[in-house]
Amino acid sequence: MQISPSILSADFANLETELARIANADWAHVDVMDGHFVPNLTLGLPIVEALARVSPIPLDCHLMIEDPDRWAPMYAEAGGASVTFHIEAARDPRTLAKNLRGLGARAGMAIKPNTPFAPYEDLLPDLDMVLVMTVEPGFGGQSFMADQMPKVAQVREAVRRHGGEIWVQVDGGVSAKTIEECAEAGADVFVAGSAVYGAEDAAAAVDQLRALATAHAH
Ligand SMILES: O=C(CO)[C@@H](O)[C@H](O)COP(=O)(O)O
Repeated sequence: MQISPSILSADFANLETELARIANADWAHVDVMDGHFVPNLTLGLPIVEALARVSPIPLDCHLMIEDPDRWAPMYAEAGGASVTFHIEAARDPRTLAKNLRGLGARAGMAIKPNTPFAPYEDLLPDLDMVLVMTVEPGFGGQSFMADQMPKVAQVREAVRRHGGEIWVQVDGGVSAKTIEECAEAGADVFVAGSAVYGAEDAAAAVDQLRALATAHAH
């Protein structure tokens, strides 16, 4: 059970300090938004390069951008240990995933709430992670979409059939109130922004989330 706090809820004026607050987490989730794929604009390659230099934990880059076939490999080169592209934006997801792995990154595929998983199941051999969005991508602090839990269970079942180590990540509205149902449905990597950075003690929030997820593991 791994926790990946989203820096979207961190203080962008003090990112090095904010990363130090979550040094006990497994990953730092970096939300890259381009203002086109989603109606919000956050950060890009130079910031990811800078974060990779100072982060005590590996970067889990979630690319909410158009043309990931072109851009995603550059995020692997910039220091993203895990790079996740959106299937809705990718032209050739299989080649893209292979390229990411070739650069030494874990390859992730993200799915928006209205996108079904089944048409993309055959991509699993080339993936290290499937991210099931539990909000519409674009902003932190939104309400958790419990209606995505059947999709999490569907992905988990497909991963079980396929074998190998493919993680199932959830992102959006994950908190102490919602993480248990995510874990029960089959998620094993949990992105949490406001639930971690909104807490006075972010490290304690990470530990609490991990403990809750572990207690309710699929
Ligand atoms: O990718 C996104 C939003 O698009 C997420 O990473 C959110 O930033 C998570 O924030 P909370 O919902 O946990 O506040």
